[in-house]
Amino acid sequence: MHSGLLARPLQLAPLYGAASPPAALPCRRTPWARPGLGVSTATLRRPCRRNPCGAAKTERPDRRGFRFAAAGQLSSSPRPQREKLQVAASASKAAVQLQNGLSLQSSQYVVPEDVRAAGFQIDADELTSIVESRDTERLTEHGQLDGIADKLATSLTDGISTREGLLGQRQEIYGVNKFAESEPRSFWEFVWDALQDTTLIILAACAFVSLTVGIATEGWPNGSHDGIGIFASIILVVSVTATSDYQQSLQFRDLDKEKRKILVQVTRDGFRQRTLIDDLLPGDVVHLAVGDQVPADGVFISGFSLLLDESSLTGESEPVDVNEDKPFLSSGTKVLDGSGQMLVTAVGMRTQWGKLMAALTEGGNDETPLQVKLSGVANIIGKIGLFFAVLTFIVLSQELIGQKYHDGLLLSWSGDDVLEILNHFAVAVTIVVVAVPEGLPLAVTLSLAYAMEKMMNDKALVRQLAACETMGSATVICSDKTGTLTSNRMTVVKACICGNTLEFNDPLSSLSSELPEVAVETLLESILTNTGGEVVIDQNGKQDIIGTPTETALLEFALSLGGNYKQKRQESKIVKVEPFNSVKKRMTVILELPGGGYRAHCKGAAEIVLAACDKFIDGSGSVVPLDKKTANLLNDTIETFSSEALRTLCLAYRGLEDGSTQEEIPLQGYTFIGIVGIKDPVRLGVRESVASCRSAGIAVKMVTGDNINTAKAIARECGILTDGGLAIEGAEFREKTPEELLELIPKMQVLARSSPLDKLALVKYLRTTSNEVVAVTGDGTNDAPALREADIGLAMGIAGTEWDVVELWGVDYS
Ligand SMILES: Nc1ncnc2c1ncn2[C@@H]1O[C@H](COP(=O)(O)OP(=O)(O)OP(=O)(O)O)[C@@H](O)[C@H]1O
Ligand SMILES: [Ca+2]
Repeated sequence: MHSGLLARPLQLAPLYGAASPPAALPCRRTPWARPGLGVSTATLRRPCRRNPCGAAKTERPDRRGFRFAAAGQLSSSPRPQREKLQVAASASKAAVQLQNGLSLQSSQYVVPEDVRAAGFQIDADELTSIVESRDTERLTEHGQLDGIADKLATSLTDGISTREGLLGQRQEIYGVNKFAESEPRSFWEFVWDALQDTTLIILAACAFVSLTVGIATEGWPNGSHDGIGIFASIILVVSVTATSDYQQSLQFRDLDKEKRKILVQVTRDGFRQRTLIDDLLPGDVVHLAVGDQVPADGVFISGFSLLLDESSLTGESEPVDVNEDKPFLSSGTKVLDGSGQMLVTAVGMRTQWGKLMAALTEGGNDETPLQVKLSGVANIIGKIGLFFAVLTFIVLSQELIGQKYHDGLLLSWSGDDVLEILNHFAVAVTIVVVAVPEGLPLAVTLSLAYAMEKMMNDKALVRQLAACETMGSATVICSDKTGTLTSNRMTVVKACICGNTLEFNDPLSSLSSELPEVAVETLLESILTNTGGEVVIDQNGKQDIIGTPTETALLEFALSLGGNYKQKRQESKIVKVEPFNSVKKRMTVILELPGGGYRAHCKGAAEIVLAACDKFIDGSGSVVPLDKKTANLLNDTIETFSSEALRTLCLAYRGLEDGSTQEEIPLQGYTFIGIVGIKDPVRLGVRESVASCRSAGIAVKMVTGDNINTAKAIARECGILTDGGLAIEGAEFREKTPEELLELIPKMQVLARSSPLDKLALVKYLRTTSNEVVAVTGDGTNDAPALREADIGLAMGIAGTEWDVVELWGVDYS
């Protein structure tokens, strides 16, 4: 699995002085015209999220304007973009409602002929408007979810059929999941943009004056040298700027294609599989999990505690529940919690998000902070130059004018007089030309572009020039563990079941024969039912495991013990699921037992789940009370596993009288099944990277949700935890007073068992109280708040989400 490192630039307040109140500049310079990046610029300023599909709407960048911005005017305002988006959203909603009000009742809905001919019973417009207007009544008129599925010629269990020709037909009727791409801009458009620079216009005027005066006074060709010289420098600046902008635009186009290679999980032909987001079609059954972006508009099929963040569309920051009663999902929103399946009803430009993208053009505003600063300096120098030029002109001309005034000839000018004045003017122009440091911001652009290209060669995609710059000034890196420092390829290497610790080297030992049958049976039931992953058989008949690396490791373990996923899932009836999330750090399911009654299976952070156990399965397979001694032994085992840098999970179960009515599945009275230790090897080169960060004066801290011992072991292996460094847990961190934090944070190298909010608090603290420039790496799901708060957010392995400045395959901090 490749892990992308996506960075997002940000707030540079600590670096570049306190952010001033948003002030609109008349026009800002766009260093790179960036086709296809339309949405992300806004995203980078935080408020609106980028959709997963990377809207490919291109807009013209702002005209190159007067580059010299006063330093006080530098802060960029995220607001207008956000407001525009929301206004567009509500306008689009209102339009749909109006349309619905005016249109015929849908009971009179007539299927268009071409749709019927292609084998469907509902057309794209109807589907779009049902979801967009969230019209449950019309959904009912179409026969609810099942009706829609039928009309879309799909099955809610098996998905669409990919038999020859069928996909093409579907595509023809409903469109593709892509956004309209605009024409690439030509080189000459970039030249034109470059010419709009006020400085250049002033220079051109000067060149013109100088040329006229020169030729008039000194004749051709002697008098033309200065003018031609200035023109030549203008041409140089324009061609360099235009060429580099043009090249960047081409690069960004490629990059955008790369970014759209997002895989989503769908069921087609009865097989769960991964498909490119571009290939999604109405009728597809899509599986959603925490952290996913909804890839198209659709209707909820099934799921557990599915919670969406719709702020990118509506601006409402309050998360929205999605369930049978509120079954509509819009593309561009994000799954905050839970898991589920949706039936795709609209794709691409027909989705609400697609329409918004089409309606919006964004004012590009991506001068990098250094450029802004330099522009400010250039501005001041330019103004001083202008002042002295005027002064010189006055001083030079006052003698002549004074003389004429004295002679009373102020209104009669000879050719010589005019020439003299023009000559003085030429001198003044020369001063302006010399004083205006036109090349200064250009030099920055070029050097950043060079840095960007170098990073590209290191397999890093820098989406925002400013990121290069900010990265260079980072003073602290807060790194998560999994996927950043480790390779995110997990395998179960140790387990403790029935009090026996077992080690697995490659061919898994004959574990099942050593242990009592009941224990193995329960273990298998636990892993195979209580999982966010899935074992699927692909079209070639091969077994494939889908899910997060932790889930995959567990399922692999169960399969190697002889578990039969399909059979187990058919036998057991799951009535309730509490999906895993980083706050609870556990996952629970409730099964309805064939003989009546219910059983809950819980797995999660080892010490937390073990603390909920009061019984355990002993060596003979019988359930006995968990005495102090055994509990201590098990705790020791957890400690041993985690000190070996293993991610430790504990599995447990309990009987329940009633499974479905309980709001929260209780966290006590469990029977301990076992502990597993999952290995996730440290990436190659991480130690060296950490060392080079350190020698560059950058502090590296590990912030993880994992067990403190596991965290410590890995931090030591990476060179993050050193002698005298501190490692503490989130619970302890939360209790600290500001004074204690002041002492603690500089020494703290590892923050373990942290919740997303702890990560956020740490980053906030570092940025505000300690005045550090903070880079955060994370996976964008549980690390999202911290990533957002950071000066630079480097998000791992989530191509196409909102942190898109850098995308690395293989991490290298140096
Ligand atoms: N699918 C899962 N089901 C149950 N428990 C899990 C699952 N995945 C992880 N855990 C538990 O939760 C802990 C990790 O929590 P969390 O996801 O908050 O960590 P994280 O911050 O993403 O960690 P890292 O820094 O390693 O990426 C693990 O130590 C493990 O005990
Ligand atoms: Ca993580």
